[in-house]
Amino acid sequence: MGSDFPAKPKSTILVHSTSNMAVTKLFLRPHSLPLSTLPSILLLPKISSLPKKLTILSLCNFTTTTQPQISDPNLFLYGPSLHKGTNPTIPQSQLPITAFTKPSHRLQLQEENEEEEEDNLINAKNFSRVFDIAALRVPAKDCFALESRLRGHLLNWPRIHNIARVAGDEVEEELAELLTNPSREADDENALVSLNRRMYGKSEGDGECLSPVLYREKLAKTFDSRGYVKFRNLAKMSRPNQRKKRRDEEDEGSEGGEGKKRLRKGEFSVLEVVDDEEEEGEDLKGLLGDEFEGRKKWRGSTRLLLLDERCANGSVEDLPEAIKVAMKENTGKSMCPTLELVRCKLTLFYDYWQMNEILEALLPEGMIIPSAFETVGHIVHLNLRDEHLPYKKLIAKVVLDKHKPKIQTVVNKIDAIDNDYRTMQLEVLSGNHSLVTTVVENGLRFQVDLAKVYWNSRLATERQRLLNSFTRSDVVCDVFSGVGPIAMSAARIVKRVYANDLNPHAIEYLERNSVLNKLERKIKVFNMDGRRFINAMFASDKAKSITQVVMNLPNDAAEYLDAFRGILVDRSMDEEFTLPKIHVYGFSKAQDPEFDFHQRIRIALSEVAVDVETRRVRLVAPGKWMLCASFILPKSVAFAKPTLNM
Ligand SMILES: C[S@@+](CC[C@H](N)C(=O)[O-])C[C@H]1O[C@@H](n2cnc3c(N)ncnc32)[C@H](O)[C@@H]1O
Repeated sequence: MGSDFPAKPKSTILVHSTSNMAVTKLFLRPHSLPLSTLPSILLLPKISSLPKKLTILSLCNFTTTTQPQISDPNLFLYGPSLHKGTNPTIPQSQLPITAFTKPSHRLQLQEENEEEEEDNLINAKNFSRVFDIAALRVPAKDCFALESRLRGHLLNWPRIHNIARVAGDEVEEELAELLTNPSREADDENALVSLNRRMYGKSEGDGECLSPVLYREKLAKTFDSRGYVKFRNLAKMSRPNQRKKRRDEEDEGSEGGEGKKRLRKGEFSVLEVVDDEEEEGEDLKGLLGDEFEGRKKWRGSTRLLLLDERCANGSVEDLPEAIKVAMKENTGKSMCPTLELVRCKLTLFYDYWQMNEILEALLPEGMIIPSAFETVGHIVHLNLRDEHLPYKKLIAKVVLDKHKPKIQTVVNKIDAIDNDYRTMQLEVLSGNHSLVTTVVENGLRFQVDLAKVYWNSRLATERQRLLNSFTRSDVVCDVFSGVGPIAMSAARIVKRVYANDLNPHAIEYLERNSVLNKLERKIKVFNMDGRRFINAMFASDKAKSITQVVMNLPNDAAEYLDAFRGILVDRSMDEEFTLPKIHVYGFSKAQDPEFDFHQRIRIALSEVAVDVETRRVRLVAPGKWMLCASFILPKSVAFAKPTLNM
């Protein structure tokens, strides 16, 4: 079992240097969680190696009150896990397509090489696991009733439906009736065989397949002579339904032989029935007594009810009482028992496993599994720790595989944001290299280029909160607007918005976004320094109308408040003025962040008596708060002698 596990690359990393980049290639070694290290209570004995009665008892205890005490939850062995099952050697063609997706077109040779290397980073085959499962084959019409009756005994694995279908489980009603009706066919075994052959399109003598037309004609003749009038669905029967046709085609195309099928995109599991009819017949005989001997198999449309994994290797006698009772009841009623215990193989592929399961198997033991990341449109933005950097491409590939198709690109932040435009230094680790994406927030669409402009989806709630305080009569000045998440959302509510940003790219996107959202008539856009913008706005005839000012540049916005000193000094004190409400954002690492931020505001305004409402927005780093302070611009500040020379 151990050798089935994918890589723990700790001791086996080779770094190949290509012309201008280093590629980390990971070689697989057995997973470092051998079963021998598990507490013996968790190692369920192979059922076949124990007396059957004893097995059932010990397994029952396991599920009820006496759950084993496990210090490490990873060691709990119930449910699907990469630490369980067997790794089949399966043909490449049957592997999920998504694990080997090749880009449709490539721009440059270098990019081509990178992508190939990216594709080869993970060998999806190592993540296939085959599990032995027992199932009840039940009549299709009864499957839902039986499912709810036996619920506690069915397979309860994430994303695996416990009512399963396999090829050939659909039989036309009329044919089923004919096949199972003892008064018509029971005595005539040959007739049954013959009919069966025709049902599957075989001619009488040579076993050759008939063409669909011949097959239909032959059936028509047969049923004509035997009461065609009763056969209402002949037309439908002669044209197999689309779903069945597709299934049959898949079966034909498969390389794995009968019963196996080629996986379609998005499929992450395959169920196959393992034939053991004789053995099962013997089992039923043991359970139901000698009467069972000689009974015929029930034929008709069926479904499989997947049984709890603890029933996997047992015989009928070992099944939980509820299942045995259902089987007994059913056998008592007719000569043909309709419930049948079958053995199955359930294969789970790379696409089945969760991101953290794959990463846990791939990364060195004890390493924190990166799980939190931010999404901006089609881009996942990681913030990897130093210890993750040697595995950054591998981590990114798993993140991409697990979030496709919504996510197309995975990037990592290289440096702290420390430039004027607050843009991030990003490294594309996986997927396509386009950093231009579209984000939908509060029902608005924003195009952004993460390489050139600032965007932070985490502020969506805060932006919404701020907007809730705006009304239809407001006129808003957004001093540091970026691509316009506040300005545009405000424009939907308020009378007018004046939006400004120093970054010309941000302004370009803001203009584009306002057109995209049909808000261009409500927003006027400026591209200048924040202080100059404040000055220009309040020096103009717009000054009187402005009711709200938003200053979202948390690093330094408080210091820009000095621009408000003396902003109305040229106006007469007697003029009617509604002074604007200012919302300014800032960071603080102080013990009392509110007090600290309030102090900064007072200093910038050179005014002590400022009545400020301060709120904590979010913790951006341990001990570092982002805050929002809101206050009405004091008259004493607006009409003060200006300290700035603009
Ligand atoms: C933290 S971002 C906020 C953007 C936007 N409010 C948002 O929520 O996405 C700050 C913005 O201020 C802009 N900026 C930085 N310095 C500036 C300045 N001196 N004057 C005007 N804008 C500036 C940056 O380009 C950036 O877009």
